[in-house]
Amino acid sequence: MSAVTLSKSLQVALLQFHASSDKAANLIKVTEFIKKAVSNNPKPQLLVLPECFQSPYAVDQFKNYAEKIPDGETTQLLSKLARENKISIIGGSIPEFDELDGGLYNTSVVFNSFGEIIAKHRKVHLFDISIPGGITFKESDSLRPGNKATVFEIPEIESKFGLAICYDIRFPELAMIASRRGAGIMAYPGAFNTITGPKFWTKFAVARAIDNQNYVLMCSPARNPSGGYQSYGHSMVVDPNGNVLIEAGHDEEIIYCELKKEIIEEARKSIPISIQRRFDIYDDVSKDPIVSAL
Ligand SMILES: NC(=O)CC(=O)C(=O)O
Repeated sequence: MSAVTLSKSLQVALLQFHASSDKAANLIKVTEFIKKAVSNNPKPQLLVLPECFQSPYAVDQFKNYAEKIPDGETTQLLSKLARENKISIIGGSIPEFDELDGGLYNTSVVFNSFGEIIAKHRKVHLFDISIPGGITFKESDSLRPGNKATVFEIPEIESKFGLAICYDIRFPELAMIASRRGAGIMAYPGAFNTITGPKFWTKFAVARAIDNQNYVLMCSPARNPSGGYQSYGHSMVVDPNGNVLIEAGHDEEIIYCELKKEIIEEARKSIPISIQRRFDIYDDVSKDPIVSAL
């Protein structure tokens, strides 16, 4: 396992706001939220945006808001805002149109403080669920899944991250891959809803934090009573021991937090699960067949 890469201390801000059906207004809103976040004292070094911050979270709408990356206006705007404000940004997610394969993806783009794209994650696990009396959602009706785990480093802030989107958090493998490649922080732009959020959001954030002893950043859209899909909100930062350090409500809000390298090191040193793993016993678990899904 590689040593954790995290600067001694890192200031982050999670920007919780909701999108409307007006894309131009959504881009104005993200600009305003970023300006507000960077004026905080202390100034954050990294901003995290929510899943689907420039479009409604609706499978029949994604195509109307989809953009090419990096040429699309949202990616160009975030690049400019990162450069002008000298700040790294994990850009939530937007519907991406890939002109090579004609597919749509739910994609997060990461910018360094020079406005350069340094990573891109396409949601790997699509949100296809049906809870009787609750919610039915089928992202695969319009989206295609990504096909890789995403781990990246931002040299200016000396930190390595894993990145995944929303439903991806239910699959622990992506976070484990990131952690074993030296990431000390796992970021999840995510839009759980008012059915699954209260049941699962905090539990998954805590689980992914303690099973890899890393920080977890969860950035949700705010709830929008006049919108369709009702996001849970409750953006939060969880530390490597599973403590929720800060949590938003469900309205628009920015939360700030300091992450400390020593907390990760202490957690991993005192309970060294990462080096106690028995891959000799379960290294082929992914090849085991599922006997029955029911
Ligand atoms: N929206 C998602 O991708 C996931 C979600 O809401 C859930 O897992 O619950």
